[in-house]
This record gives sequence, C-alpha cells and structure tokens, in this order.
Amino acid sequence: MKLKDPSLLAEKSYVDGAWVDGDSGKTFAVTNPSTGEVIANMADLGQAETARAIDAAYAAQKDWAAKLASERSALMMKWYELMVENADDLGTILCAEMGKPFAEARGEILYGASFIQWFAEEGKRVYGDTIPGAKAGQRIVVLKQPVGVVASITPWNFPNAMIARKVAPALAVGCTMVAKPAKLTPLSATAMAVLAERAGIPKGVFSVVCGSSSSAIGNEMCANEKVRKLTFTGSTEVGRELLKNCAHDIKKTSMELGGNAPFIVFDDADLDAAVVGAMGSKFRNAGQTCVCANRIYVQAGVYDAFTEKLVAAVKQLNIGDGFAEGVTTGPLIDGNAVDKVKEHVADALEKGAEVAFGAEEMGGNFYRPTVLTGVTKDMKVAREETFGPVAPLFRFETEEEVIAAANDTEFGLACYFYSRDVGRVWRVAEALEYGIVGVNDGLPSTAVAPFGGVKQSGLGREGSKYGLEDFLEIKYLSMGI
Ligand SMILES: NC(=O)c1ccc[n+]([C@@H]2O[C@H](COP(=O)([O-])OP(=O)(O)OC[C@H]3O[C@@H](n4cnc5c(N)ncnc54)[C@H](O)[C@@H]3O)[C@@H](O)[C@H]2O)c1
Ligand SMILES: O=C[C@H](O)CS(=O)(=O)O
Repeated sequence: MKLKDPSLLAEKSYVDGAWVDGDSGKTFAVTNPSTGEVIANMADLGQAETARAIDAAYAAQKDWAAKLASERSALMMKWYELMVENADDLGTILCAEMGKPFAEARGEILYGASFIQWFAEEGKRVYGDTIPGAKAGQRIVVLKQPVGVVASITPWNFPNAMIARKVAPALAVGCTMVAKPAKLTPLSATAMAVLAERAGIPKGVFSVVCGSSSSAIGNEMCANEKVRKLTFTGSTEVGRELLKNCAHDIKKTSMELGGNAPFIVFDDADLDAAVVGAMGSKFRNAGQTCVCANRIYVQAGVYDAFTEKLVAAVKQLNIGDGFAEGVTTGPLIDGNAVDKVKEHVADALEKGAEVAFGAEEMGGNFYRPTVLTGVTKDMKVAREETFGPVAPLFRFETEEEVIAAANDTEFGLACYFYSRDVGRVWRVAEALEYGIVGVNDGLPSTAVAPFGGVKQSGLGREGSKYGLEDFLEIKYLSMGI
C-alpha cells in the first residue's frame, strides 16, 4: 500500500490521547479482500482497555461540553480539512482493507467528511424553547444538553462514513465517544483518529478501540453505566442483541440496521433513468450497502425493455482489484459473503428464476454482477438481504399489488420507485413503509437529510438537524417569579 503519509496507517488503538497495544500484546490480521494479502497486524484490545477508554471519555466530557459550540466547531472543521487534504491516502487505506474501488473509497472519505463539516456548523444551532407558564408566576424554559459518553459500533462496509455519521453530531453537541470499528476494517477508523489528534481534538474526546472479539468490547460498552448512549450500525440480529444488553440501565440507543429495499419501475417511468438509478442503488459497493435495491419490481408493460437495458448496463461493469485502472466493482468482503450470494442465486434458480446475466463466481471473493428474471416472493432474495451484486427482477401488474409486495417485509430502511405521474408519486411515496424513499433517485444519501429506517431497520436518524437530537437530552426549567 503506497501512502504519501505512512503515519496514517496506525496498527494500534487510540485511547485517551495515546496509541496503545492491547494488554495481551496480541494482534489480529487485516487482509485485503481482493488479494488475501495481510496488510496490517492490529493491536487486539478487549474489555479492560475498553473500560479505560470509557473512563477517559467520561473524564473529558464535561470540559468538552463546556467549550463554546464555536470552539468545538473550529476543531471539527480542522479535522474535516485534514480528512479532505488526506483523502487520497484515506481512500487507499479504505480500498485496501474493504475492497471497494479506489474512486468509490475516496468518495466515501469525502462523504464521511461532509458529516464532520455539516455538524461542525449545526452544533452551533442547538436551540431551546420558552413556553408560556401554566400557572401564575410560572416561566418555562427548555434546554438541550449533551447526552454524555457515547459508544459507537460500526460495520465494515463503510468503515469511514459510518463512524463519521455518528462522531460528528456527538462531538458537535458536547458528547465524547469511544468507537469500535469492525474487526475486518479497523484501519480507516485509526486513520480518522490520527487526524483527530492532529486537528487538536482533546484527549479522551474521541477514542478508537479495535479488537478481534466484538463481544468483549461491545459487552463492556453495554454494561458500563458511564456510557449513556450506544449508537450501532450493523445487522438487525446484532442490533437486537445490543438493545437487550442496553436495557439494564436504560441507555439511549440509535440503531441503523438491515434493509431489504424494493426498487419499483412503473410503466410511466423514464426507463433509461430507472436503469441508471438501479445500477447506482444495486451495484454500489458491489451490492454491499444497507440501502441497495434488494428486490426490483418492474411493471409488466415495460418488464422486457427494462430487463434488456439493465443487462446491457451490467455487462459494462468492470470487476477486479479496486486499485486497478477502470475497475467499477470490487470483491465481496470475504468468503462468507460470497457463500450467501451463491446460496441466494441457487435458491432462486431452484424455485424457477432464470439467469439473464452473470450468476458465476470469478475466483477469490469476486462474484459476477448478476440479473435474475422470473423471481417470486417465495425465494430467499425476496425475504433476506443478499448484500451482494444480484439484481432479482419481479414482474407486477398494478400499483396496489406492488405496494403490498414492497411493504411485505420486516425491514423498512430505503425504497425507490420511478414514475413521472405526479398523482402516483404522492400515492406511492405515502404508502411505502420506509424511512427513505428515492423517487426517480437511486442515490438519496446525504449528510443534510435524516437517514434511518422504520420497523426492524432501526431507531433514530443520522444526518440533518434530526441527527443532532439523538445526542441531546431535553430538560425544562419551571421558574417561579
Ligand atoms: N442502516 C444502516 O445505516 C446500515 C449501514 C451499513 C450496514 N448496515 C447493515 O450492517 C450489516 C452488514 O454489516 P456487518 O456484517 O458488519 O454487520 P454485523 O452486525 O455483523 O456487525 C456490525 C458491527 O457489530 C459488531 N458486532 C457483531 N457482534 C457483536 C456483539 N455481539 N457485540 C458487539 N458488537 C458486535 C461487529 O464487529 C461490527 O463492528 C447489514 O445488515 C447492513 O444492512 C446498516
Ligand atoms: O450501507 C450503509 C450506508 O448507510 C449506505 S449510504 O452510503 O449511507 O447510502
């Protein structure tokens, strides 16, 4: 891995302003999913080290909250500027540990940095209220104050942006954070800490604890009563477990969980635009995003035409090592991910689906982007998050039928539909049970909007002014005069 600034590759964790090894002295390997090459040996931290990081966050929080919002903002803006200045190196590290093509990896760095930038500003707008008294002489004032110490647990598929989306609002309002990245992709997190330290963010305000045992670190985060909020991004299964583990002291939680996004193409859609949207939503990050189109519903009158156009576009994808020139689609994260994709494709074919393109392994963690036709609701691809480059096409006849099908899932994160009929746009957008609705737009994510889901896709929102609220407590003063 060639870096302009090799110091950004940190194989230790960052705790209370110091770069530390684990107490055991052990390390765990980080590998490049494209090549299988070991790119780093990370210090392996566990429960005791996590407890120390939480103690440091607790000790630092009051002084951090006592700073003016403008002082916190200035430090965050310095951090933002450093992330942008070092975007090439941060993108290289991300591409090497996660596999997404370099251009996409660098794009994630800028996406993550946009949260730091946006909340550096928004933190200065934590407004309260005054409320007319309910009795003579009563004056009511509503304050908003930082929750306190926040623990963060994040997944491998966006190893920079998922942390940035949490640490930015937390620090902006005066919280402190201990972050646990996925063991598969810790280097992007430690690189963020290198730049946070360089930006002058005080010790203890942002710590990064990396370890091979998710539960050892996570259990401490849930058990420790100094942690007043746990913010998690990952699978619904793990989220459910963490919610249980946070019940003992009624910790605030934010949950950004799994998805099963429907992508609907009506017969009045701009088909070329719908294909562009489907390609962006489905094949971004090799299909490994929580908001990827997981089910593609096409109205009968345009089914064949859309299928033909989509296959032609999929054939243009260039699959390979993310550092290779012109590669658009990298590997899946590991062998388990490839196995899940194979299982979903085999199940669909066994139950009557047909291959319009792809459906083949390409060696290692690579899988050819695939289009399946004749897909039905009793196939695994309809009910489970594939998390890979498979586009299953379902045929439908009526608006009512497809809304029912789209909502027939325990998930409710993102959904998409393409139509140019304004009445239909309002009817369908209001009827779909999701937190995010892409209307003629396959890539809705941005720091200025409230990202999050309903049902078993999560609790809370990240980004926008709503994302700030998740790190604040409301208090009111009733003043007798
Ligand atoms: N809603 C969103 O914003 C969003 C974003 C990205 C990914 N996701 C979801 O994440 C999943 C893919 O990511 P993943 O495979 O890393 O998910 P995962 O749930 O397996 O792991 C997520 C994180 O939780 C940690 N973890 C796992 N078990 C734990 C435990 N018992 N205690 C504490 N921590 C634990 C992991 O080490 C990792 O850091 C998909 O379901 C995807 O939809 C959701
Ligand atoms: O997969 C998780 C991310 O939240 C996807 S996005 O880049 O925020 O759309």
